[in-house]
Amino acid sequence: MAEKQTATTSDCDCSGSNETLKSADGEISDSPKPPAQDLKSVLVTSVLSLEKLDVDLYRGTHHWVPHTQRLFGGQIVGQALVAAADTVGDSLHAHSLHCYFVRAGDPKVPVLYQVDHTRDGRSFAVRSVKAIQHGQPILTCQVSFHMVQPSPLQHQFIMPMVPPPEDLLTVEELVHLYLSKPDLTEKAKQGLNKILAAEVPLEIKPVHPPHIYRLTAAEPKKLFWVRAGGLIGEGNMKLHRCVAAYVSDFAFLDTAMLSYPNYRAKFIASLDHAMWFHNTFRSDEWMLYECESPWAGGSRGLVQGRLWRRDGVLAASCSQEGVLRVTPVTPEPSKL
Ligand SMILES: CCCCCC/C=C\CCCCCCCC(=O)SCCNC(=O)CCNC(=O)[C@H](O)C(C)(C)COP(=O)(O)OP(=O)(O)OC[C@H]1O[C@@H](n2cnc3c(N)ncnc32)[C@H](O)[C@@H]1OP(=O)(O)O
Repeated sequence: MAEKQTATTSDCDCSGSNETLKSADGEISDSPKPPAQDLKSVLVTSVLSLEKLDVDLYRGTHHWVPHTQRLFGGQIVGQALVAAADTVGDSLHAHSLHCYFVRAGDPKVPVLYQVDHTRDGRSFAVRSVKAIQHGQPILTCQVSFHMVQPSPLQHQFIMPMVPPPEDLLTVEELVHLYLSKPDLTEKAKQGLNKILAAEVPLEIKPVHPPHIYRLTAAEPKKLFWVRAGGLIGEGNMKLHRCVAAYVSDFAFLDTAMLSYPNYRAKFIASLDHAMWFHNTFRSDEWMLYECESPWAGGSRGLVQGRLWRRDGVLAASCSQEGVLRVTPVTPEPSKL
């Protein structure tokens, strides 16, 4: 075994690479404003800081685990991307990844990441990553990397017009507001307190917060501002993509449930996840996550998402299918 070392893209200062903060039309953007929070993000210090055990072999540990007690898919994808990115040169940047979650991740043990060098070409390189626990794969992931190349072909959708994050409340602030309401059921209070107790390393500001007393069928669409909790810093473009992979699986699949307030999820889990990275961005700055579900059926649902920089540049696109096994609920007057 090679000497153990911390192998994470956080060690790689890509500020010298030829990828700069450019807008979709190629203009250099204003220098990014420093994030409000100045403590290093736990995503850098722990979640996405993998231990290098040997050539192409890494180990990752966990931070926040969802109430389902299976590992958070975004964490596994983010860590797989850290491992893959560590095996390519600094001039190559992930432009897409395609994953299958084949088994539930066990929060009691670390995850091993084994990287296979599928192909190294002149402009592109492809890596296959297997995430392993108890000797079996829990995730398979293909990541394709590309060198920065100019192109006259450039277009993108327009970012939806929404209030800026400064005008909106965080999930925690919303929960405190809901908790201050009279006649909350004990069950609702417990649910809200669980949200407060969860140590999710993200800050989230929903654009249309759910109404606590009124659960109506809505279009399967949602928008929220999101950024890493804590500082990541501007000099590491590779790491920002790994953080975005983490972010992109959070509160994504439940978009497919928004039209069915009379059903609750008995079993919900992402089956696959794909991402395409279009532009540079900072994941410790507010990004707008636009999520929608074009289809649900056969106990599955499809969701699609776009991560926007707040200056309107499309940073990344995501797609995911998940299993949705539901059970009917009887609506209560004061049910969250
Ligand atoms: C806007 C801001 C909002 C803020 C608030 C947001 C709040 C919270 C956000 C939380 C976000 C959490 C996001 C979580 C998303 C994820 O991370 S999901 C985790 C990643 N994905 C996975 O872990 C999936 C891994 N893959 C698998 O586990 C397997 O592939 C599979 C289980 C999907 C495969 O299924 P299957 O082939 O059926 O496996 P089995 O082993 O046979 O069965 C498993 C259990 O399912 C039961 N089952 C099987 N078939 C059926 C059926 N037809 N009907 C009903 N039930 C079925 C089977 O009996 C097993 O049950 P038990 O385990 O035995 O109970």
